[in-house]
Amino acid sequence: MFGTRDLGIDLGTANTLVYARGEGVILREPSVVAMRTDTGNIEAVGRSAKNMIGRTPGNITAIRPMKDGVIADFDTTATMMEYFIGQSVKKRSIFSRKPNVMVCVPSGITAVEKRAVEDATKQAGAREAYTIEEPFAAAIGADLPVWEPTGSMVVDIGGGTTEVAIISLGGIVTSQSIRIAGDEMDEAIIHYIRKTYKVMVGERTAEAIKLEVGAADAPAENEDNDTMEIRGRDVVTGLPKTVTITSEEIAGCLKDTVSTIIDTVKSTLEQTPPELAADIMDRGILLTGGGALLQHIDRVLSEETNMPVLVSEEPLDCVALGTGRALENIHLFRSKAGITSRSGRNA
Ligand SMILES: Nc1ncnc2c1ncn2[C@@H]1O[C@H](COP(=O)(O)OP(=O)(O)OP(=O)(O)O)[C@@H](O)[C@H]1O
Repeated sequence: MFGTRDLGIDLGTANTLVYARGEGVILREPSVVAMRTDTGNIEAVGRSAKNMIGRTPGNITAIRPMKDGVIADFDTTATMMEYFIGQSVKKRSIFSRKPNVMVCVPSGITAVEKRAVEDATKQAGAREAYTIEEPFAAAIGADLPVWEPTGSMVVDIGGGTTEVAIISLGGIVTSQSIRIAGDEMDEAIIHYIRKTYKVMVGERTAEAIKLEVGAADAPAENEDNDTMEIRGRDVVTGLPKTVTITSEEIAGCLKDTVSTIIDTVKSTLEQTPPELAADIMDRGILLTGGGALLQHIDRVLSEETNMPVLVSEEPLDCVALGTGRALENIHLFRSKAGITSRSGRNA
């Protein structure tokens, strides 16, 4: 029933990754579509569309169709997925069948939101659409012992959502999903630079600042306070202006977002049965998602929870890897961890 072209998709707010059965992660593209406003035609999808954000002429708009981990624009999401599936499926034969596709969804998603993902997946060309909860996929991707009677804790900080989950015996024991993650950090940076320097920067620049000098905590005495020169538009004169910002400043402006994430981890730990909490104390909390790469996030989380914190090996690939592995072992997963399917034939 399952063939070599079946795909696992991490349909993220910031990035979409595709895992092909037997091959691993074969596509990593930003979840962005550039469209002509007059004709509705697609101009670009993925990386080339992301490069257009904030730089489009009046008749082209660059859209991020996913927001806060869920579909904000159904048709554009389906078009984007169709493009990515088309890129991923090897056209070995014109008679070959459509792929089965497993897509990960945030654990806090509503039934309506989940249904939209399944429908978009089928509209994009899937034979059968499955969904798997994101933190469970992340745990599989990070090789955590998800089937054992032992507690594993995953904190997945993405673009739109942060997912915190405790997993044991093939299921999610307790989880929390908040719609606060990398995008909020970018917004906080935009806000800070406008307020402090009276300079406007776009979301792409804000993200670049976060990647280069962003940190969850101010540098310690023995660490460098990195600096970065940034260009934006002076809100008073309207002219381009260059300012230099430091890692310490960015750590300050990311404080609220980081605190919200830490509070969510703490409150999930409070809801964790004591035996599982003891397991997590021994083995530590696993950080995944692009936000896990924020400098010092592991240190701050560890200090605040008194738990060991580890960053997964490939934080950006972890969910896609787990989604693909779940699809390869669908017989093990069928009734577990909120995996549901909708057959294209019943649609
Ligand atoms: N080195 C880094 N430091 C800080 N943040 C980073 C770094 N690299 C990537 N990110 C951020 O990680 C986020 C993307 O992560 P990821 O691809 O895991 O999210 P996603 O799966 O698309 O989103 P979601 O899971 O919310 O739907 C973006 O906000 C990006 O700016």
